[in-house]
Amino acid sequence: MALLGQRRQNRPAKKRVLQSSAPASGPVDDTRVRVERLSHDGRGIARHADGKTIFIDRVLPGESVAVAVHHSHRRFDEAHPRDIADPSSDRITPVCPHFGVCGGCDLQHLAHAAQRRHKADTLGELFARHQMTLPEPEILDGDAIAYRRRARLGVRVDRDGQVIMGFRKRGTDRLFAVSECPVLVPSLQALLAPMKALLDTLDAPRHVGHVMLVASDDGVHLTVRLLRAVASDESRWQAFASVQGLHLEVLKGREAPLVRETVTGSGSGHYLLDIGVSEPLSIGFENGDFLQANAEVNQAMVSRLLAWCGDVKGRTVVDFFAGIGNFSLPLAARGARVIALEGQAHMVNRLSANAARAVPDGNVEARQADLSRPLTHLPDADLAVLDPPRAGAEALCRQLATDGPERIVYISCDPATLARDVVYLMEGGYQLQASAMADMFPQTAHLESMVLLAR
Ligand SMILES: C[S@@+](CC[C@H](N)C(=O)[O-])C[C@H]1O[C@@H](n2cnc3c(N)ncnc32)[C@H](O)[C@@H]1O
Repeated sequence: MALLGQRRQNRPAKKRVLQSSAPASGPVDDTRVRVERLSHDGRGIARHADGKTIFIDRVLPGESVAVAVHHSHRRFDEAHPRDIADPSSDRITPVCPHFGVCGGCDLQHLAHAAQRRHKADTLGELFARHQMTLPEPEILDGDAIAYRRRARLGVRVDRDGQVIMGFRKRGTDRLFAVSECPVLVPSLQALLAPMKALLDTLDAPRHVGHVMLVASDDGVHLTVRLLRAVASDESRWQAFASVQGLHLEVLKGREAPLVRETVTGSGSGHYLLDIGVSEPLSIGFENGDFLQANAEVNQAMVSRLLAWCGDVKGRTVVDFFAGIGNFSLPLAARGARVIALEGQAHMVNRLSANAARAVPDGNVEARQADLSRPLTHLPDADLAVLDPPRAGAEALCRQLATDGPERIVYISCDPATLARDVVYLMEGGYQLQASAMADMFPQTAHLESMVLLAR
């Protein structure tokens, strides 16, 4: 019998598996159930003998599972697996010792190729539910582990005075101590142990709220949130940043506005995008700006966008939800006139500064706009690019359905809201031309997707 939670990557698990990483917290249901399929959030779906649906963590289709129900609802139960017979041939041993406890990853027990298949199928199914046929998605892929370039770790001191630095436990807002995180890029993984050792030496670790790490093309940026400034500890952070070669910022205070201080290095960073011309494009960011979490897959999305858009020279593109210009600037560098709309003033300013520096001949106009409501004036354009947050872009898509340009590229981090919004666009006369599934968050059920629509 094999125990999950031990480190061995990409090896099929042995015959019978005891799920020990999350203790059963509910009444034990001794009847075995057969897992029918995976839900969109990565849980196994099975049925009790009376037909009631059960969602089960960390199981795979075809597996026969004894379950412990931890939450019972009127129409479905939620359960942990107690014992798995006939493990799926797609089952592998999770790469992280925290799998099952950590709220971050939910698919580490599934081979990466099968994760991608599941996500591409999920995308197609969500469209099929709305009677739409999605063109076969192209898979945009990168490394299965060591891909994540940003992380925020909470810090607290427990009742025994022990410092906990970590992520939230699955399904709770409680922190657990993270000793390693294999999905982080190596430069961030390497900082976890020394950062914890530093926290253990501080005079007042309880005044540290969290730490943020971002790995970019100019090194690692560390931001420390200090609820109260303690001079001796600030010196320790500074010495730590110097030894580790980090850019360090501190954010001080309990309530907004927080005081931001650059302690060592630069308060702003940049990442590079290859846009198919000789020089890569440099996109500047600061702490608090939105940054796509996976550099490799982000590059693949930018390249896919440019390929779908074709020759944009002299064309007008509206980039909705533009952030700091991740899509606006490559399009501008290819000769488009870009109108970039974004809700956060600090990112609008950053986008303008990025455009002035990186695309000096470009024609980029960045404006602040609240895109959760219909715009009083939809800019005239040849092409629209949308990359909304998880809530999607319902109001905007209703408006684009009647007054939108010839082509639209919709990039989404929630396929359910994407499918909902595409219904409006198709009712307005658009047709699906191409799709892509971008595996931005391997080892999790989250997926990024892109669709190209044309009138
Ligand atoms: C998924 S991010 C994409 C940013 C950018 N396209 C990129 O690739 O880095 C979504 C962006 O939408 C912005 N946003 C969220 N809600 C908004 C709203 N109601 N109106 C305008 N922008 C909004 C966020 O600030 C964020 O920059």
